[in-house]
Amino acid sequence: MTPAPIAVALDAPDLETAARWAALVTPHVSTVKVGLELYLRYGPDVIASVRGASGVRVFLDLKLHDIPNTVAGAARAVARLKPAILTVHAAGGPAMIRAAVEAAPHTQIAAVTILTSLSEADLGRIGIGGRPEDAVRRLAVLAVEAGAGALVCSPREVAAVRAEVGPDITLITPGVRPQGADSQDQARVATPEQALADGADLLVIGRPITGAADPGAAAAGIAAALRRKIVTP
Ligand SMILES: O=c1ccn([C@@H]2O[C@H](COP(=O)(O)O)[C@@H](O)[C@H]2O)c(=O)[nH]1
Repeated sequence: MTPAPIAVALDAPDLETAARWAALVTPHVSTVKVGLELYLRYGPDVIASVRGASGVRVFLDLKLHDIPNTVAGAARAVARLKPAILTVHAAGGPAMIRAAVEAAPHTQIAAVTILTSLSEADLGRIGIGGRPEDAVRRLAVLAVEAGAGALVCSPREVAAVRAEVGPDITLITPGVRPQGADSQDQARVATPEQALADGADLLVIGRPITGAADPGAAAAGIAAALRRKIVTP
C-alpha cells in the first residue's frame, strides 16, 4: 500500500525513542520529520538513525532564519545529509530564501509562512495586523517568487494559498489534529481529512501519533482515514 502523505514529527527527547517511532510509523507514512530538539541534541547523526533500514524520506525542519550568507552556509552544511525537505522562515526575505535554494539544489526548500501556533491576537501583538490568511498569502507569494518549491502554512489557509500559488508548489501543513484531539499549543488547526481536501500535499502530525500508546497503530489509523477520504470524497 502507498504510504500516506504524512510527515510524522519525531519530537523525541532521545535518539532511541525517535528511531523507534520512525521504525513504527514508516510502513504507513511517506516521511519523518526531524526538528530542532533532536538536531540540536544529536547533530547530523540523527538523520541516519531515523532513516534506518527503510530509507524513508527525511524532512529537516530547522526553520533557518538569518542573513542570506549565513543561511546559505547552513543550507550547504546540511544538504550533504540529503534531506528531502529543509525549512527556512519566509520572513527572512527573498534574498535569504533564494540563498537557501541555491545552496541546496537537491533539497526542496520549504518556506514557513506564519507559525501554526500563532493566533490572530498573537500576530497583532507582534505587529502583523489583520487576518492570518492575508499575511500567509503575502509571504507565500514572496517565497515562491524567491524560488521556494514548497510552503508551510496552517490547514486553515491551505485552500487560499493553493489558489494563490497554483498546483506546482508543495503545500505542507502542520497544525493537524484528528477530530476531537487536543490542539495543545497549536492555534490554527484542522483535521487531516479537511487539510487534504483543501489542497495540502503533506500533513505534518506529531503528538497525536507519537503520544499514542501505539504510534504505529495511530499512524495506520490516520492513513486509513485519509485513504477512505480519497476514495469516497
Ligand atoms: O508552523 C509550523 C511549522 C512547523 N511546525 C512543526 O510541526 C510539528 C507539529 O507537531 P504536533 O505535535 O503535531 O503539534 C512540530 O515539530 C513543529 O515544530 C509547526 O507545528 N508549525
